[in-house]
Amino acid sequence: MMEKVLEKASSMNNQSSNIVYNTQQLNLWYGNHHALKNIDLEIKENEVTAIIGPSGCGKSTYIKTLNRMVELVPTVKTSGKILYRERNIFDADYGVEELRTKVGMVFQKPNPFPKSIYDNIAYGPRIHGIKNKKILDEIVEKSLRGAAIWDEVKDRLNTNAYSLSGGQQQRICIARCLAIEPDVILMDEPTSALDPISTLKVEELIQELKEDYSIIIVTHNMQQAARISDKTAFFLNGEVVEFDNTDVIFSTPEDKRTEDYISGRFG
Ligand SMILES: Nc1ncnc2c1ncn2[C@@H]1O[C@H](COP(=O)(O)OP(=O)(O)OP(=O)(O)O)[C@@H](O)[C@H]1O
Repeated sequence: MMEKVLEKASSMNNQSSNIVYNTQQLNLWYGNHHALKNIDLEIKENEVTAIIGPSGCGKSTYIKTLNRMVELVPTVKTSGKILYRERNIFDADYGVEELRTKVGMVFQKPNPFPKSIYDNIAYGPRIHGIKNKKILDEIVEKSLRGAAIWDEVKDRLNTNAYSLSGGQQQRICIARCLAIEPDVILMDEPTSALDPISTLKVEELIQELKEDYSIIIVTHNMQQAARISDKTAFFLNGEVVEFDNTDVIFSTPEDKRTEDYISGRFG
């Protein structure tokens, strides 16, 4: 009997702890422009969550709020809460550096540093004080393997990352992100600058990475959202119109606006 009670308590604990981000009544303004309106979203761990919606609806703003990068814009004001692992990231004593070691980001255009492949990956760990060559070698290999690019670059780790193709550069950026052992990976249209074969490789990689990480991806490509995500949030004019399992959003959405968008009637 006691065992059953403990089992139930443990499963309830797991239920709350598998929520990575809990966004509650989030509003964001750029000056007078109200860009995010009353956003409520729960992001679960080891899932891929896709953010879709027409241009200018607030997708990038939302994911840049999750790592507080949006604060780099001086006119930004926010209200509401974003709980990351149950702590409000807007709390005065919440260290943004601490958040950024847990939450990595991959951008639309691959942005490796103008350094060797090795130094790109070792950059974050070195900043965190790791100097031992053997440990750095291990991190570099593990991260490049994790980003499914080790075999392509293992014989030229000292060449400049700029010498790689766009698709390879993007996987280097993903490896750079993995090297800091994040909990969450934010991706802002990570394949929009890539050719179809590189896109497929990155999509396959995202599917593998969700075993170990929680991934939030902004995409314009609805087929991509349907292929790779578990949950999809449809944004429109700064609001979340609908958030559900991806198969529901793409087969039987509740809101007429979601249906119109996914069937290509606007956007
Ligand atoms: N730095 C900024 N200063 C002022 N307004 C901004 C800023 N960045 C974004 N906006 C405005 O906020 C709104 C949301 O922009 P955001 O980039 O989040 O949209 P999006 O859905 O990601 O668009 P896209 O799909 O075109 O990238 C838009 O109206 C945009 O013009």
